[in-house]
This record gives sequence, C-alpha cells and structure tokens, in this order.
Amino acid sequence: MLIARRARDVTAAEAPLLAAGVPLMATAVRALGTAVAGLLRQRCGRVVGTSVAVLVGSGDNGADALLAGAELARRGVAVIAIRAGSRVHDGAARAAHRTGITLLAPGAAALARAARCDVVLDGVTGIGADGPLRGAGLDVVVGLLAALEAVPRPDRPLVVAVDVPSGIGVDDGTVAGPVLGADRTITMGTAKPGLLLPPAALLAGEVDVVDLGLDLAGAEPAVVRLERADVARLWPVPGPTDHKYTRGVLGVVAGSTGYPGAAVLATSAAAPLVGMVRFLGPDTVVDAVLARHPEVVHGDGRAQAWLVGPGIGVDDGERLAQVREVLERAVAHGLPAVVDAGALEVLPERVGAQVVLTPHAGELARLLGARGEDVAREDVEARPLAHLRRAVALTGATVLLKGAVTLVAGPGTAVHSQADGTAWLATAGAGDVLAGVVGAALAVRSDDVVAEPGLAAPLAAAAAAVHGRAARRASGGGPIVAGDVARAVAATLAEVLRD
Ligand SMILES: NC(=O)C1=CN([C@@H]2O[C@H](COP(=O)(O)OP(=O)(O)OC[C@H]3O[C@@H](n4cnc5c(N)ncnc54)[C@H](O)[C@@H]3O)[C@@H](O)[C@H]2O)[C@@H](O)CC1
Ligand SMILES: [K+]
Repeated sequence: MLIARRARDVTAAEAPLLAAGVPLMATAVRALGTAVAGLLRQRCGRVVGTSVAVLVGSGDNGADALLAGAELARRGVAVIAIRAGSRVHDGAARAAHRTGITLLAPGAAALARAARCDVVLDGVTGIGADGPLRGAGLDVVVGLLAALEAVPRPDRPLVVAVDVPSGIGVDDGTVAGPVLGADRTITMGTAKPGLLLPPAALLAGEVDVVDLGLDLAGAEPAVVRLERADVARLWPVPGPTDHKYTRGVLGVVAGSTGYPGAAVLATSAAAPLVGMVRFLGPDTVVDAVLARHPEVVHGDGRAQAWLVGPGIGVDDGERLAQVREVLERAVAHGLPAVVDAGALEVLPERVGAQVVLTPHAGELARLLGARGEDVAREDVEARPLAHLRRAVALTGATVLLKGAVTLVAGPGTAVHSQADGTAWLATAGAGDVLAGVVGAALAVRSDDVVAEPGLAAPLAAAAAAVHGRAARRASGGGPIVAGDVARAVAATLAEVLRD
C-alpha cells in the first residue's frame, strides 16, 4: 500500500534522524542521481554527453536537486543550474562549483537552454513551501513553461520533480498557481498527499518513494493507495463448500429505453465476480441483458447487495420509484448498496457507510446542491477531496468520486486514491462498468460490510483498482470501448489474485 503523510509528519520523523547525524540528504541525492541517470539512459541510450537543467530553489529541496546535478556532472552529463530562489544552499553551491557547474540567473536565455535539455530537475520547493509559487521560483516556472511552448513536444525534456512538483498543495492536492508538470516524482521518505490527490496528482507523473528509514508509525495516513496485493487481500476467493448464494447475489436496477446499454455493461462486469446477478428493469432492457447474459436472473428477490442507477435518467419517474423502493429496503436491512447516476436523485436523506455513492464531479456538485450547498462542477474539480468529505458528512454514505484519479472515503475512513487506469478509459459506459465492479465487491463481502460498514470504502477502492487495471489490460496502449473493459474484468481479477 502506498501511504501518504502530511508535510509536518515527515518533518517530525526526519528530526530525530538528523539529530543523530543520519545523512538523509545524501540518500535523497543518490536516489535522484540514479533515477535521472536511468531516465537519460532510457531516453538517449547513454548518460555521458546528455544534458540536464536543474532549477535550484533556496531550501533543501533546491540543495537536493543541485547536489544530484553535481553527481550527474561527475558522470559526464552537461548540467546547467538556474537560480529559482533568493539564495542557494552553501554546501550544494560548493559541490556544484567543484564539478564546473555555474549557477545561471533565471533569464530568458537560460530558460530557453533548459527547455532543450534532456531532463529538467525541478528543485524549486518541496515540503517547506507555503502556498503557490512566488518570487524567483514563480518567475522560473512561468518562464520555463513559456520556453517549452517553443520546443516541439517530442523534443521537450523529461521533467523530474524533487519530492513534489514545486508549487502544488503538498497536503491537499490543490493547484493554486503555475506548476511544471512532471513525468516522474522522486519523493523522499514517504508519499505526500498532494502526489495522490487530484488535481496536483495529475502533475506528478509516476511516483517513486525513496526509503529514508523514517519512523512514520505514529503518523496518521493522510491518503492511501491500494496496490495489487492489497486488492488481493480484500477480494475473497470461493472455497469448495461455496455455492452461488454464499458467494453473493447482486441485485441490479438499471437501464432505460434511452440507455439500455448501461444495464448490459454493469451486469457484464459484475456477473463473473459474484454468485448470481438478479436484474430489475424495463422489459426491453431485460431482453438486452439476458441476450448477453443468460445466467442473469430476472425478477425481485433476496440479494446480498444492490446496485441501482446505471442508465437511469434523473427524470425517469417510474424507474426511480423502483429504485427508491429497493434502496429503502436495502437501507432498512443494513445491506450494502451502490447508488449510481440517476439513482443519486432519490438517495434517502441519511444512509450508512455501507451505501456507496459513485458520482463524477458534476453529479457530486448536483448532490451537494440538492443539500443546500452552492457548488459547481469546477469547484469539485479544484478541491475534490474537500467536496467529497462534505458529501460524506451530509449523507453518511461512502463516496467514490470518479475521475482520472478516483477518490473514496466514508465516515471516519482513510481517504483512498486509485489511479490504475489509462486515459483511454475516458469513454461512454466506463462508469457503468465501474458501478458493476463496486456492486460485486460489496456483494461478495456483504456479511463483512454489514458487520463493519467502514469496509465499504476499501472495497470500493479495490473495485476501482480492478476497473482501472481491466481498462489497461483491454487497452494495451490503444483505444477501447467500455464493453472491452467489462470483458477484461474477470481475467484482470484472476491476475490480481495470482501470487
Ligand atoms: N529535512 C531533511 O532532512 C530532508 C529534506 N529533504 C528535502 O528538503 C525539502 C524540504 O526543505 P526545506 O524545509 O528547506 O524547504 P523547501 O526547500 O521545500 O522550501 C523552502 C524554501 O523555499 C522558499 N519558499 C517557501 N515557500 C515558497 C513559495 N511559495 N514560493 C517560492 N519559494 C518558497 C523558502 O524561502 C525556503 O527557502 C524536502 O521537500 C526534500 O526535498 C530531503 O533531502 C530529505 C531529507
Ligand atoms: K520540487
């Protein structure tokens, strides 16, 4: 599991090691040098004779970056260093000087040179920053972003962020000013919340954590990300005495004459993962679902979890009445349920954590608006975690906010952040497939969720992970439709469960 801790917790954990003389900075610099050399080798086929530009802020983040630059210079890389702060760390400046690196003033000429290097190392600010970039750091980032515009995309340098992309909200993932988006972030000691929380997470690229030996046991995880083994631990494997009812029955209310496909997609994703899917919907939709999945059972009855809403419009009165009835029954029995799309309109005022809402940013804004909050989609996109938390507080539900990075939290649970998919997953019907997988995850562990409703959050995050991985598997780097993702779900779970 990738665990992000807040800046103050990292600083506190560093203090005793620094007091004991542990050379944390040397470890950070070595890791940076190795990572950049690896990228140079990948990009240019060699290290010697390549070029790196280092943006040097005035704190230890800049010192790390400049010392890594000095190490790369010793390995035959042509390094330029650009001042991006009011001062430069003495020891780092001396080391740079010894390797022949000159610190350049942040003028247009220096930034134009940086824009043509093979790698840019962003060491403007790290966890010591307060607020968005200002002063020389801001000028350098704005100037470099402009200089990069003049370089054809394939020729632009790879950007490596030291600890965090400078200027992001380290603890809250906000992006309140210009930030140089990174291809890779080499982060020290532990992940930081801003590397996992959108919108900042989208500027961090691939995140590598450098082990500094920090004791973070006492620091509360701010954000967590499930990895393959975590998903495998959460997902039950049937035993020899299991039968279809013990494996979990998922009841689904989905689809409309306008959107019959949503029901097909949700059931396609869920059917292989559960003991049985029961389906309720308009006759034409039932026919479409059964044509694709003869194993689906049509009609009401007992279920261990319910999924309501895919393909149901906010003005589909008849279907919403059915959703309301099913949802009230599920809530009364404390059963887990997934409430998606149009069904969010008929969510009871308060529910428990075993109910998982699956809005996208627009739907979350609407949900909050219906509860008296003045929120637009853009507000949710700018501060997704804050709005997700608000929705949890107002409804009592577990909320899964869909996006390129999917966030999940319930009342009192850790915040989960999953980014397992691919940009090709931004396609119609992907949300219906996700709803099916979340429904399945709740159905197969229904008894556990009834006993411990807080489990709904990690299970929903695990479902998001399976969904994202299925998309990547189906895509293989190319275009996909949602049906491809649904068809890849079963094999993806098999792969996740394989040791
Ligand atoms: N403390 C340690 O032992 C270690 C620290 N490390 C590095 O040190 C960093 C923390 O170093 P610092 O505490 O010196 O802080 P930073 O280097 O993150 O930033 C503080 C400096 O940036 C300036 N600054 C603050 N806010 C700014 C803003 N909004 N815009 C522009 N400039 C701003 C300040 O004037 C100060 O000089 C970590 O992020 C990490 O990269 C690593 O070497 C690991 C070990
Ligand atoms: K940085």
